Amino acid sequence: MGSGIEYKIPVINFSEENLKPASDSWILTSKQVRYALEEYGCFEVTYHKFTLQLHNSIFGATKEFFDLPKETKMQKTSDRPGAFGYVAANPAAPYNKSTICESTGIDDPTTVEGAVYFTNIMWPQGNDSFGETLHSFSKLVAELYETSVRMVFESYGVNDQGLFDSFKESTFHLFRLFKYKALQTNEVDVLGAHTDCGFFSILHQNEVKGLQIKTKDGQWIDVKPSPSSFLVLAGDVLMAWSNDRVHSCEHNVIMKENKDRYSIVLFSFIKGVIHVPEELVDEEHPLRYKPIDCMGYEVFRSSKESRKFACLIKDFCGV
Ligand SMILES: O=C(O)CCC(=O)C(=O)O
Ligand SMILES: [Fe+2]
Repeated sequence: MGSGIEYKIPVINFSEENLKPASDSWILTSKQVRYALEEYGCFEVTYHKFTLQLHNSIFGATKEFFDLPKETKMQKTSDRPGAFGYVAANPAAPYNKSTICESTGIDDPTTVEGAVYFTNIMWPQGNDSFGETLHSFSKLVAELYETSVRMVFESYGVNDQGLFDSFKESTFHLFRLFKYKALQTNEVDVLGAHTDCGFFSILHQNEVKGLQIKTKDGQWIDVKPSPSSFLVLAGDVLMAWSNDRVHSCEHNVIMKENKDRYSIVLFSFIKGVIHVPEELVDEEHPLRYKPIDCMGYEVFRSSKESRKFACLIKDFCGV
């Protein structure tokens, strides 16, 4: 049932002007980021460096990958917990999520080595245009990530450069490419409502609808795909780091359209242990989390069978 409130995910513009550090527009944009995260657990962001050409070429590359034979795609394996390897769709399964969704992890294509490594597994004879597109796109998304983190730190008055630098250095990224095959029947709940583990996930999608997010008062709203914007979602680690000021964003994919949906998601991981900054603890906000072992949390969550769980960060490191 609707609450009568019309929800619209805030759209924030990371323009050249707004990204000038310490300028008034930087401070204002940081406040918008904080407000959006506290109210929605997410925001939509446009970035002046992101072009329609790069949008088209990254989805061209994504399609090129998924069009490879299954045996080739299965070469991408991983022994890490979480979703780092290739997961095939299973057309023989009863018509449900595993019938229509396939995906692959790509470890840190923000580095040339990461992009080349993945490309060479898929195309041993080489595929420069795939590798270059993947690298340029992921570098740009990683910039969005870093800027969003800096804005969150500053908007909460956490200005210790050392803390920010060590946070940055211990972060690594996993990209995941998804293909949701066009529907042949009624709608399918593909992923199950869930939150993501990390600090932020950043998502870009093609024109096919399906992604939904849950608002604070429990309503599910559709995210309208846009070729020029990304969705930045707060994950469980941000919720803990912020001492519950930000709530991780519950989301899901419900396929309704008879068209293939593609999405690309940057997941962020932090090596080691992070703490709720002292600036975020006061009488009104007593400390709610012990030190957060982020990779330990990833393992903890992966050990749970279903993705349809409530946020588990409080079970893992709540005070
Ligand atoms: O494909 C999407 O748009 C969302 C994927 C997702 O939420 C996830 O894998 O955690
Ligand atoms: Fe997710």
